[in-house]
Amino acid sequence: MWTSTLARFARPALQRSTAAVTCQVLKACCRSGPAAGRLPPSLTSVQLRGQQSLVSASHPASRQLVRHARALDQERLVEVEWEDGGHSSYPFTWLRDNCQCPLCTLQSAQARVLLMCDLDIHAGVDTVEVTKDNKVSIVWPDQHTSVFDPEWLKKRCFSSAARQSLQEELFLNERYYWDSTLCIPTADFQQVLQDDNAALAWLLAMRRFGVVCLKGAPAEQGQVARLCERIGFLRLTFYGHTWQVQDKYMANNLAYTSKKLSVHTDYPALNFPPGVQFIQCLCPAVEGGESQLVDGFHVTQQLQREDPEAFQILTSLLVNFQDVGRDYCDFHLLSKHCIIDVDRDGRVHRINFNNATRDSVLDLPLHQVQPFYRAIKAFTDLMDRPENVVSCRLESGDIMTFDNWRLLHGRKSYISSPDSSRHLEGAYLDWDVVMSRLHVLRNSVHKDS
Ligand SMILES: C[N+](C)(C)CCCC(=O)O
Ligand SMILES: O=C(O)CCC(=O)C(=O)O
Ligand SMILES: [Fe+2]
Ligand SMILES: [Zn+2]
Repeated sequence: MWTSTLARFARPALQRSTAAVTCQVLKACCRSGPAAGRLPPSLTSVQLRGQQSLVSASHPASRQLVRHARALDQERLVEVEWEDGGHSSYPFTWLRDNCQCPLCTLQSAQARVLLMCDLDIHAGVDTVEVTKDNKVSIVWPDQHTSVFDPEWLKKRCFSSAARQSLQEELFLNERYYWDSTLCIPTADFQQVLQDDNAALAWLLAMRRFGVVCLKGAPAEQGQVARLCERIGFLRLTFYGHTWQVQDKYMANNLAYTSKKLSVHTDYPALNFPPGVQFIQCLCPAVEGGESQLVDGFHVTQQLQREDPEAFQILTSLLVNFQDVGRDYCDFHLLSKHCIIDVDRDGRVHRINFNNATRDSVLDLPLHQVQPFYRAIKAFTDLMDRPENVVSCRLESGDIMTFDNWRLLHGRKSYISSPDSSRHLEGAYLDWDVVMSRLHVLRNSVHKDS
């Protein structure tokens, strides 16, 4: 299952030449345990090849040469013929709107100065020519001149293939789905902090696989905050800047007990749940407390196939969540989510599910209540299937970094003991901040290469 799904996503990538960036940094760590022997022999290398391709998926723009450019006045398009024989067409209006000259663009902010009220969306062009330094120059009827760089234009080509590949390069929405045979990718904590290549590889793998385990961090408080600073800044919530997972007296959250946590995403009680979670093991339990991880996107894909009615219910009915208590300050949160959020193309975008904070307030007509429970059960049964669950025991210092919109995580109950009490420290980030760092790193790594 895992290999076939991987192959579907990795096809073009596996053929590309590899960037050295990833392989040195990410080690596939094969978990031990009863299922380890069932790992396909090639899994580790397949996975690593996949990871290498992640970086080469976004190589810097190569030099483009324009052979010819002309205006098609009827169609109101400028047609560019490239040296390799290909063509691209650009609408007059788009070209005028995106003039890069200092009057139209504030270069220091890469922001548009030109106002909509000053944009004539019916303007024609006077002349189009290729300059001596191979740029496309357009003179507009009011004699304003725009000069476009060929690489800049090529990247913004309107063909469906070009748009698709640019959108993937920008948003990295392709994911490698996995099941219990996943070897959780690992990276070295110190390297990620010090080396931009290592940090980039880490973030790319977190995006594609949903999880990376960082090894080698000191097992002391403050490390997840350092890691957040490496990216930008953490997401403050009612549980504080960072939060301590321990068995607490009068716990304000089920996580702060020694009880079992069924697999969940964190914080659906927020209407905008945190995109990324870091959780470090400072002291493992003497007995119990093992972690479970499930690829929510893989499981929802299975649900859609095996139980389309349950999928339909979970992608359409709104469920209330609540969280009441006191921590960083007192709080009383209320939210509503579909347990499975899909985007406008029907692709799963986010899972919102924590059974502990699902509200007893259920805003459904009577006849939908039982079908709703049947659907949740179908979903949780699938997630609990051994072939979908990766189990691991966090060691002292380990930091799990994962996509909280995609992965579900849980833990077994554990025995609290007074002399050595289990202690984890966690922090949240928003995907916007993580993706921003990823783009900055990608640009700086490419500049140096
Ligand atoms: C770990 N903690 C307490 C910050 C959040 C637990 C997740 C949740 O309540 O949804
Ligand atoms: O205790 C654990 O291993 C996980 C805790 C957790 O899921 C949480 O704090 O939200
Ligand atoms: Fe959690
Ligand atoms: Zn201009």
